Amino acid sequence: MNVSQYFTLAGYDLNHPPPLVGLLSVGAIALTCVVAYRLYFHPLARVPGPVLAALTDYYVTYYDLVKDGDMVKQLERLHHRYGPMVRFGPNKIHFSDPKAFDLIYKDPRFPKDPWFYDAFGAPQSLFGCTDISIAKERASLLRPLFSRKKISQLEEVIQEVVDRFIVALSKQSTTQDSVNFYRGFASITMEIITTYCFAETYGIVDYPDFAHPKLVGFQGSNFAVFAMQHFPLLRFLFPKIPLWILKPLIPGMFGRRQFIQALDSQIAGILEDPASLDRAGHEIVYHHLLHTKGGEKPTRAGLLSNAISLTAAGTETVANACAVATFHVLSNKSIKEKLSKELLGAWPDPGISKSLEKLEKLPYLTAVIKESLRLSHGVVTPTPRVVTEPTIISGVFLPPGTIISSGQTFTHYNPELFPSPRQFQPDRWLGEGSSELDNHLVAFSKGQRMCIGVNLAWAELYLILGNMFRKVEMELTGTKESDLEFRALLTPRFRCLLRAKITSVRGVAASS
Ligand code: HEM
Repeated sequence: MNVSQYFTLAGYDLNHPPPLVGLLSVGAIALTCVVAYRLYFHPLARVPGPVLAALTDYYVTYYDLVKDGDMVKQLERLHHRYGPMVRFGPNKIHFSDPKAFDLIYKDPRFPKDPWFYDAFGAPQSLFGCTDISIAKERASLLRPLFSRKKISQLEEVIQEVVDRFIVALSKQSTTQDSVNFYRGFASITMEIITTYCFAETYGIVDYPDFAHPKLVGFQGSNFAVFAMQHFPLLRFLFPKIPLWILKPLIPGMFGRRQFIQALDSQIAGILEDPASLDRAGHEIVYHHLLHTKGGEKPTRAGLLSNAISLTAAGTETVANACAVATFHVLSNKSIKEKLSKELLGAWPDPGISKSLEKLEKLPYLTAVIKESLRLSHGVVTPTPRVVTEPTIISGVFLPPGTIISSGQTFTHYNPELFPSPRQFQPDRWLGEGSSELDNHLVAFSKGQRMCIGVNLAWAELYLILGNMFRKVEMELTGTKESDLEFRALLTPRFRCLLRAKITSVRGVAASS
């Protein structure tokens, strides 16, 4: 019996198929064609990787959302199985080889992938901009505020927040059995960013238990961004959902909105009366963003977009590096002793501030910071770039439209560059030839789209960690190395809190 006889017997008139059957048949044929194309005829068909990933981008959705930020771990498993180049989506290739990292991120022909970056809802900011020439223009406006020279001039702004952080730790040591350092570090880094960039101090560092609503709201939002990436319809629905529905679903939503409103009302005030900038107390981002020579005109939405993304980019990243440093220094006696000895020698009286310039000259503190940046990675989700013209990487032809990436964790965990890569070993940055390793510390990425806040971040790390390890004696309370396992939601989100008990604080006036 042939197929048409079968359908006739089953009661179907093939000359007049019911609409549903027709639709289903067309769907099935289209699906078969897509499957066959992606598996056998796609230009990337020969790149190794799981069949399911070659068929659908929902492979990544599953690991990002259902497995709760597990895609980086899954990429590790895939590279272990398939080698240094893996196809992990129909048109997505990930490379584990550190040489590919340089090729991808230093080459201006590979712009940021809009599918990934648009979900952050900040296309008018530098971070969210996917056009290379517009990004260059935006970066040139912001760069002067983040130069090494400007940071030295504004060092006091950072030091003042650090001093308040030490006082807050001292106060918490008398009221709490242990301090939540995960939120503590995010409090100080958020306060530094808002003070440095906008001359706005919200008292985040001084808030009880480091649980300021503006911070809590800001920290909880990356999962929602990833949901919007995978289901773009949510980008339109999300802003329309009333607050009373979102509030129980997204803890801290209210604080986040409050924070954004505070930034927005400052911007509205400055746009209405630009002369008010003279009263800011020090140079801030709006001195630069408002005074464009040609190019894009500043808008309220554009300024807000930059303000939000600067805060987001500068809060979690620096805080994570501080958390990694604190965990490893406190859990390793010999590292703690070496660091304490160096700080004590260079800084006999903790009651007098130590300048950034002097802290930068301390080799062991520098090595601790480098190792903390290496193991906190900066960004852990591989940041995607688009191939815009036919290209060959690692011997494989990549057609335009291919999405390429190489996660920072893959360079930082490379055992040939960093033997025993998962171990915290500051000494690896001190031996002969170790300066060559600097090239493989990619926490700030590389190329034109690398971190614009790199100098500010280094200054914060020296001042926060230098002051804290010189002035505060503490011990971990129950935090284990496995607690630093992370969910990859752009930045690493540690699965557990870092808690420590403070036993004494030096160099803080009793009345503070
Ligand atoms: C330890 C601290 C930090 C690390 C490890 C870090 C890391 C990174 C990385 C890896 C990128 C590239 C992301 C991508 O390719 O999409 C980036 C971009 C960026 N970072 Fe940072 N960052 C840090 C601190 C800061 C601070 C303090 C600021 C605030 C000024 C900042 C502002 C930015 C901005 C605006 C971008 C976007 C640049 C562009 O797209 O051209 N970051 N950062």
